[in-house]
Amino acid sequence: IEPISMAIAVGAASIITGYFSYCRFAECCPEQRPLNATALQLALEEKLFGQHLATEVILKALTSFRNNDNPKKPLTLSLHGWAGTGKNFVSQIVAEHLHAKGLKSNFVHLFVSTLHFPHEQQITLYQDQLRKWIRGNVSACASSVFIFDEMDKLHPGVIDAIKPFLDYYEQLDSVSYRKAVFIFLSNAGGDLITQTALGFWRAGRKREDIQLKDLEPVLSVGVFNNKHSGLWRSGLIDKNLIDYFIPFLPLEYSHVKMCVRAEMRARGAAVDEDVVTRVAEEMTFFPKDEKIYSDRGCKTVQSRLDIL
Ligand SMILES: Nc1ncnc2c1ncn2[C@@H]1O[C@H](COP(=O)(O)OP(=O)(O)OP(=O)(O)O)[C@@H](O)[C@H]1O
Repeated sequence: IEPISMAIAVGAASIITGYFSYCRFAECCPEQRPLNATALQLALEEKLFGQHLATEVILKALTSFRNNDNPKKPLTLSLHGWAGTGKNFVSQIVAEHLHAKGLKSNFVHLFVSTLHFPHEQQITLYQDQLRKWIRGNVSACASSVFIFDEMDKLHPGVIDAIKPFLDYYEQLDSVSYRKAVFIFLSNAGGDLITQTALGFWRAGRKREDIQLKDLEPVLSVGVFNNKHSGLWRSGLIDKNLIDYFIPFLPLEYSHVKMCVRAEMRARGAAVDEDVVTRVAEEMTFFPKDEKIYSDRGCKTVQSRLDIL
């Protein structure tokens, strides 16, 4: 081999080696990292209780998005449901499967409405900040993940600032947003989901028979018409820029028990069924007559376990 080719080969090899050893210590943006769909499926099936629709849709949506080398738009998921049903929990699982450090990754960004966008008078400022923040982060890492929690507390119109980023543009000001993932979390639509779940229960039908088509259209229309959804009359819905509306069903007594057991195992304790029952019985259930669904889902399980 002639000396110049040799030098180029050695140089290239050391750049590649340097890059990989650098990425062992610092976090690198995983442009081409494929999604381990089997691991994601396992995590959802093992850890997320009572949410057959969310499990199925999230798995399908992420797998097809990540298997596509040339998506036409970023992936946008809107998660809806009662408090404590697993929306933040699932976002954490998804984040961990897209970026190894999960919510702690430099490429996963969590916005909380009441913390980051509290004042109604500053909507224009928030919109500017949001656009700059997203543009900067997607420029640094195309596969960035943005999670917007408490969408129902977001002032109407704020989110429309990012509409162009969610659209089918190849590039905007030299930045492509097509590989990014946007996840919206909201309690809005929780009542509609409960009504449907209750309808199935009262008709003696299985919870698992509820299909996405029973809920998704109701949800998108309900959220669009709800002034307190963060997506009220939003161009994101109008222009079909939200890929999936994902319903989180209200959790039943048996699911609360599963959460207690999971929490005990996570603490390294043996599962004590007496304690599991005591914690589950401390929770309150609705509707008033039937008492089927936990009104806080699994949210207070950890603190109740602490005081037993
Ligand atoms: N479906 C579920 N399966 C397993 N664990 C769950 C589920 N739902 C909730 N949990 C447990 O309860 C905790 C609180 O739930 P989470 O924060 O995901 O609720 P949320 O739906 O985001 O509620 P909110 O709308 O009030 O923000 C989770 O960290 C998890 O431990």
